[in-house]
Amino acid sequence: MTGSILIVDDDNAIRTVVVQALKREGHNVRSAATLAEMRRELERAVPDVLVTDVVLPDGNGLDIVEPLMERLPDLPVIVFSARNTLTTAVRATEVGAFDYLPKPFDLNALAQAVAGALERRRRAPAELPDADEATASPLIGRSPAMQEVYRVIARVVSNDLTVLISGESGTGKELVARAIHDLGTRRRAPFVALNMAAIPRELIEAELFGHERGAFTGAQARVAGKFEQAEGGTLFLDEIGDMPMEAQTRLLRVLQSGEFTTVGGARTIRADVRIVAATNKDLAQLVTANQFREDLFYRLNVVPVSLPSLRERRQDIALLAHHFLERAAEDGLPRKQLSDEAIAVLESYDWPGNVRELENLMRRIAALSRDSLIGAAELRGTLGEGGLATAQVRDEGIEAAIRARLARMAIEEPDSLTDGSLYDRIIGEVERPLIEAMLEQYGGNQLRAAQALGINRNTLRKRLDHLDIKA
Ligand SMILES: Nc1ncnc2c1ncn2[C@@H]1O[C@H](COP(=O)(O)OP(=O)(O)OP(=O)(O)O)[C@@H](O)[C@H]1O
Repeated sequence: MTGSILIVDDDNAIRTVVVQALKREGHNVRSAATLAEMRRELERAVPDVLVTDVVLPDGNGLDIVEPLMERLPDLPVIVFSARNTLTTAVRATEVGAFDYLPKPFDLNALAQAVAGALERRRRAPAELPDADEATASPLIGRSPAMQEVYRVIARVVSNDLTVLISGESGTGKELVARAIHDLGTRRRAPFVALNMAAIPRELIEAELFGHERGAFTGAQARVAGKFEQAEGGTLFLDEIGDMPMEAQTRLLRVLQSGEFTTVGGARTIRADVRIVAATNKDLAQLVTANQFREDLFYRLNVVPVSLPSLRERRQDIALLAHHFLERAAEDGLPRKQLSDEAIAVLESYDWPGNVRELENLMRRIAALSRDSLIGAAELRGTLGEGGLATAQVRDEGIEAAIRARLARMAIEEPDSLTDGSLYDRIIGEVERPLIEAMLEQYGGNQLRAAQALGINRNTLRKRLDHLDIKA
């Protein structure tokens, strides 16, 4: 299908290329370089599709789209922008744009968007949420992979379609689920999360659907489940791949009928809840292995969002690192900066724990580093390292190293300070650097190291074997 297209962009090169490409597709194309020119062209003749940039010399393209939509509700507008943030993508959708393309874009993607716009030319635009509260961008990243994520989010905030987010641990699945809720029409109602991997399997159904008094041993009162708590809002089902089969069957029934029954009760309750599910497993593979219901998979996978691992979007690492250092400073930790070499170290690391690992590292650095400019050597010493660092024990002494370790645990794994494992962990971590430091001090002489430590030489040998220290 071909039609008349108006292209607005102040960049001559882009405008020329886009005009040529769309003419090749058989469209009738006009162009404008400013808002004023766009208005003049629109007065002359209303096109079938308007394609506009956001930042124009005499104003913001989005500001004109909103009033335009009121006047010409059937005109599909495609917005493209180099301001590749979630906020721009969502705002473009909110003001009524038909599609949003982050710059730089592929000409095929534009041709496809134009074809889609022409096809849906006569459809009324969907009802959209207010623009006022949707300005903060919770997700950081400008890589093409993240822009694709923003596009999908922008498409689902104004409807109730079920979303399935997949991605490795720490890639931001919960953050995306929250963004969909916070930017969407249900944002004034609750966002309720349940992690299937974090609760005993036999309690999952009661957690989801609630239970009546006496439904099982220990059920002393009626308890509302997550479906009821999320009424009118969003229910985030994390690690959905770990959901037991029976709970899967019940969930499927809710998705089909919009109703559920509490555990141990005849009570049927209507569920007005949007479902966003997440998984770090390959759900399709679980379906093949008969561990996940195929029909439920299709019910959940209406809009798939695939989050890239951090090593697949290395160009975002510096941006994220600065963001986390800034956040740490806002939380009262000392303000730190990274040297160019330090950023290069971060960019070459593989980040098995993804954004969460980067966030933890930046907080640790902010809390513990003595310099305000972090260098590459310091980062290398900290990356991927879990326990007490030998170098730190040697440089600062055991007491300072233990205090630093405790501070780090308080930030990264606060439970470990109270779960009864502390003595064994810290002693285990201290023993290695302690023995290594003593051996180093006495030039590898085990007898003198053992004397300094005040232990028998045979005990030292056993510990060396146990800790696999080559002496
Ligand atoms: N794009 C991003 N911008 C800013 N912060 C992010 C981004 N992605 C993740 N984070 C931060 O990283 C941490 C981990 O994110 P989140 O909990 O959403 O990951 P997840 O994929 O749900 O992890 P898991 O599978 O382990 O539950 C959070 O503190 C989150 O705020």
